Amino acid sequence: MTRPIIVFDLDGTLIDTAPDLLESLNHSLATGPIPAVDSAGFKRFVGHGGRIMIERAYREHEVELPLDEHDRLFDLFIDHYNINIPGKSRPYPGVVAALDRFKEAGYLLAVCTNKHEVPAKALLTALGLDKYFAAITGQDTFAFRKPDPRHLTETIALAGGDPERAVMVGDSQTDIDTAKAAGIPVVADDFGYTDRHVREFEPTKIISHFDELTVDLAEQLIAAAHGRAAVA
Ligand SMILES: O=C(O)COP(=O)(O)O
Ligand SMILES: [Mg+2]
Repeated sequence: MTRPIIVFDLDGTLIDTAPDLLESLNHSLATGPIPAVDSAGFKRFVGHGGRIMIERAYREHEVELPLDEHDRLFDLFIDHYNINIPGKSRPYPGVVAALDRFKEAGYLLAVCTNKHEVPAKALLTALGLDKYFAAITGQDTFAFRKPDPRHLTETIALAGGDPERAVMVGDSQTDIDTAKAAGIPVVADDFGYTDRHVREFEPTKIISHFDELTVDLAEQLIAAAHGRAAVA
């Protein structure tokens, strides 16, 4: 039988990247007319990658953003971000132990992020975590990205997993909508990047620490999603 798989979002789920994303965003915005973004603004703008973060900041100030200017700002953002990897970004408490437990239990592990694939892989490599994952996909890996459910299902396929034996873990409405559209149970962490509480998006389960993400929980969620009793 195919091994079960657990798929993680990256920013705000496995890794606390906010200080670096915010610094790179403000490095870029400082060259244009709108003011710097604070951490509350960051939580409103993040979730769909750097380009959308810049676009949302401009929209909030009702300042027009022509395509060439958008390109220029994004290049500044991404260059600054890439050069500084891993910066201050670190895994959340309990992440490494959780990855070890799922690996030991025979799970495949994967990452499905709306970061671009290159910085996502570079960040995980810099933190020594890339070795855990059978697939790491970003917003530019396929022709679609979260919340399109195919970003998740194609990540599972790339990792050699089965969507019927899969769980997603994420921090945002984007992740929850993606997993639901794919018919995959979704665990939401409540310490990530969203300006509304994750409970409003009705994930299958909410955790406040990675210690709560047990193999038993994943088994139960997979079994419940497909109308079977969990094997004890
Ligand atoms: O960088 C973003 O905007 C979102 O990244 P994530 O999908 O890993 O949360
Ligand atoms: Mg996230």
